[in-house]
Amino acid sequence: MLFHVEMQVNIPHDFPAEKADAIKAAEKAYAQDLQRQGKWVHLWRIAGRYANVSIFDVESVDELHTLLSSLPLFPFMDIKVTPLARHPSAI
Ligand SMILES: O=C(O)C[C@H]1C=CC(=O)O1
Repeated sequence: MLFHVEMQVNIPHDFPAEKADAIKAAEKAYAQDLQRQGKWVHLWRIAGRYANVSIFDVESVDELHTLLSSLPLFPFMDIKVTPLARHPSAI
């Protein structure tokens, strides 16, 4: 199952920089592991925002929720999920 996921990151300005850097490093390792597994198939920065557009390929909505809620940055994210169906004109 394919999902379009938009993640907006909102780290409070008064959050300690060292803690933020550690969370971002953990997030990068987690994201790259999921990409190597083929579950996080696209990851694009939205220009001008601390946000991304991603495509996930997972077995179920429950699996997607587990992956997203395990993101180290999850407590600082607003996430919008859109399920994708095959377009009839796609080749
Ligand atoms: O930077 C982001 O968009 C947030 C998050 C998603 C992957 C990653 O490494 O960080």
